[in-house]
Amino acid sequence: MTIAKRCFSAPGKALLAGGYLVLDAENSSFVTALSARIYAITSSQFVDSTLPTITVLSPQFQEGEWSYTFCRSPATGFVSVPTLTPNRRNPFVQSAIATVINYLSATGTLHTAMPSLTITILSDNAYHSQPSDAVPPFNKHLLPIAAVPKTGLGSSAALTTSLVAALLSFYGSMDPVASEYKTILHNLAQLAHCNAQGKVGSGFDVACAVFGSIVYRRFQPSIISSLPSAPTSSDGEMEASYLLSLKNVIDADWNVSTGACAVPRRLRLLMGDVTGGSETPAMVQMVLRWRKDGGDSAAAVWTALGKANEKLIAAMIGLGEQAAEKPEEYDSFVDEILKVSAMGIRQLGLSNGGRTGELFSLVVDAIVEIRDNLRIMTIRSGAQIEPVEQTRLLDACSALPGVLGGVVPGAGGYDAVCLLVAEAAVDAIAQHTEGVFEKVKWLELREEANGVREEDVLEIEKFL
Ligand SMILES: Nc1ncnc2c1ncn2[C@@H]1O[C@H](COP(=O)(O)OP(=O)(O)O)[C@@H](O)[C@H]1O
Ligand SMILES: C[C@@](O)(CCOP(=O)(O)OP(=O)(O)O)CC(=O)O
Repeated sequence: MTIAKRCFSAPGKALLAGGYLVLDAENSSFVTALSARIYAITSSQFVDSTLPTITVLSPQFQEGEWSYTFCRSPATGFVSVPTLTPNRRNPFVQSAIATVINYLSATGTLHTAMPSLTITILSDNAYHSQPSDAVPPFNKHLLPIAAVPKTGLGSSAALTTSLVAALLSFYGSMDPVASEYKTILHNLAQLAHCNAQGKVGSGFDVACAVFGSIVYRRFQPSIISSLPSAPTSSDGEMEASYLLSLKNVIDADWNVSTGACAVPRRLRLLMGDVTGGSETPAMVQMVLRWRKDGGDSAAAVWTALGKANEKLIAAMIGLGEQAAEKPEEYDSFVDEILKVSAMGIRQLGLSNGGRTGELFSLVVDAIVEIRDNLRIMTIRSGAQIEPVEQTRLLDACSALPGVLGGVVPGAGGYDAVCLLVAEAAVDAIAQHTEGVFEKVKWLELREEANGVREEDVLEIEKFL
């Protein structure tokens, strides 16, 4: 019997506000989902086998094939997932499979007769550096995945989320993208992602892959760190206790905030790739050391940055409401901002009166305050969050008509810049290619607020 193919996809991310502060559960961050997605397509022939296999194919990369089998303890239900391709490692794939299968076993929803499954992964070109602009969709690389330079959109989070969704739908017979199952999907993807990374991060990238553009507040790290590691030798007591803890952790209320917050219509996120690259973990270490040792002055900057982040979030939510509720006022203001720079937009907003104008000037102010505080953190912590080269570029961008402002997304550094602009100003912005603009390449990416979703398999497979 052939089982119908299904395809699930999850988006990449840009953390516009909340870098570093989002590591504390009390702070809100604003993370936008991007149009770049990773797709997981399931296909299977039902063969009732005692030794089922899961094969994950990633045909865009050399050696992109990882196979696993299942060994299920009849006594406890614990499932180990030994690899059948021992010379290749993909910790995210292995962790997603082991986490989902054991959760389904722990909840009694894993069928005893398991069919083998093949999952094909496709990732949009924006996730990896491409040799030229004219490559076909889902371009193939001549190297293994780990050797292809990444662009920093959160490929592992999107991969893990789409895989977890595909596995839940296939082996758990649930609709993982239905709102009632999204929290389970989120918790499983966070756990699998943390285990594969070997650390508990803030989880903003996985939350965005699941829920899309959101205001994110994290879970307590102890939710994940308190879970014992999966047993590696067959010890019935440890297996039973692991499964019970796994079920309890996934079904618990993690108390994450994931309220929707998108870029309002007629505005656009413009992402610029800046040749360079930064090491997030090293920067996080420097910032957290400064925060810990920096006493009241560090705390004051941390608090001021948190307030500026909140201000941006509130203004973005407010603008979204204005765009829907006062469309005429909103549209006529957007027409005006096409002619002026960030500071001009601020002035216009204050003098023009009206709630829309006020909100636009708040957005400009908030971005200025965020950048001011990030620059202080840069100097005091020594981590190159907004280095001078990026300051010059962001200042030059903010002086162009139709630009509300720009930030270094996420941990900052030499990776990228992210501008908030009027949609109609994009072409004119891209005309600037000299001086500080020489180093920036504006990406085809845009914000797309959706998180994980099911796709039409035929639409995706036509590119294969
Ligand atoms: N298209 C893909 N196919 C298979 N594995 C992938 C794919 N994209 C990402 N991965 C997995 O995620 C890893 C990259 O994760 P990581 O270094 O954390 O980068 P990122 O910051 O983009 O998440 C890859 O080495 C691979 O294990
Ligand atoms: C510092 C952080 O708060 C944000 C880092 O954001 P990036 O978008 O820079 O992340 P990577 O893709 O992992 O490099 C760390 C965190 O929240 O985990």
